[in-house]
Amino acid sequence: MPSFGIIGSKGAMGEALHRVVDASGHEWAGGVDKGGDVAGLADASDALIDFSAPGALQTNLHAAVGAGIPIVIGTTGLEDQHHAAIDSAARAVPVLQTGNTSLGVTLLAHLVREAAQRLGDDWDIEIVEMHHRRKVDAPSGTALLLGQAAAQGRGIDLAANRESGRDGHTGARARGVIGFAALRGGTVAGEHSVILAGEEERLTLSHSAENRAIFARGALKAAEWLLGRDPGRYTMEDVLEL
Ligand SMILES: NC(=O)C1=CN([C@@H]2O[C@H](COP(=O)(O)OP(=O)(O)OC[C@H]3O[C@@H](n4cnc5c(N)ncnc54)[C@H](OP(=O)(O)O)[C@@H]3O)[C@@H](O)[C@H]2O)C=CC1
Ligand SMILES: O=C(O)C1=N[C@H](C(=O)O)C[C@H](O)C1
Repeated sequence: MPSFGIIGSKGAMGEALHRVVDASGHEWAGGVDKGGDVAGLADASDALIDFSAPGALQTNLHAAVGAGIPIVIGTTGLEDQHHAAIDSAARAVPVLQTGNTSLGVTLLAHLVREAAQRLGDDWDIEIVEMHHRRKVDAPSGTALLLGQAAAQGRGIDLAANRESGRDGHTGARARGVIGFAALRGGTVAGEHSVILAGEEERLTLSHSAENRAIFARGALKAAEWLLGRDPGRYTMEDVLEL
């Protein structure tokens, strides 16, 4: 049975992973949090699962490459330099990075790509998400993943067509942009809606996370899937063969 190391092991996702692994009969190599020995954990693990913070990413990738093992990155709030570091590590080991490890959101992204492709850019795309009050990044990694899927469907670059956090006299909505709105409060595990608004009709594609166990199960499945793969950068759509 392979054993996995968790980075961010005492956080909300770390705890969810512990519960899922205990129930599944898998083994833990151990876990680390801020200031922990990630390289030591990597040496004792068959793969790493990272749900921590963007500031930890470089150290985590370095540990996976040093030990020659795969890594699943679920941490969100990543910026361009983080994605460049992931691309670089993926030349040496298998890396899967995703804003959402759940089956439902992975399928949702697939559907959003198709809807955006089939409906012209006179259908405005807006992405609304809500999360618990502790969340520190916005838009959520999932919202960005869904925006990326919509942009791929439309054949446009998300960064050049993204509009977030409207406030004040914003002017009319520009044709073709993808809008993002983030709500925060309470203990919401994760709500995402992609609204395609056309002339006198609206299509809404939504996902509700009822429990973090869905992310933990997906992360575990991804880590297992990465074992024995060639170095490269993979997605949950690869794991689920969508
Ligand atoms: N991709 C997905 O499907 C999902 C992604 N996430 C993402 O996962 C991340 C964690 O979420 P959540 O568990 O709710 O957050 P928490 O704040 O509950 O937990 C974060 C954990 O990471 C640890 N940590 C912080 N900095 C470092 C570091 N430099 N090195 C090692 N560990 C560190 C913290 O330790 P300490 O307390 O000591 O600072 C804490 O234990 C977020 O980015 C979130 O958006 C969450 C759910 C699903
Ligand atoms: O921070 C969270 O909790 C979550 N983060 C991920 C995100 O940013 O989309 C995934 C999930 O929605 C929960």
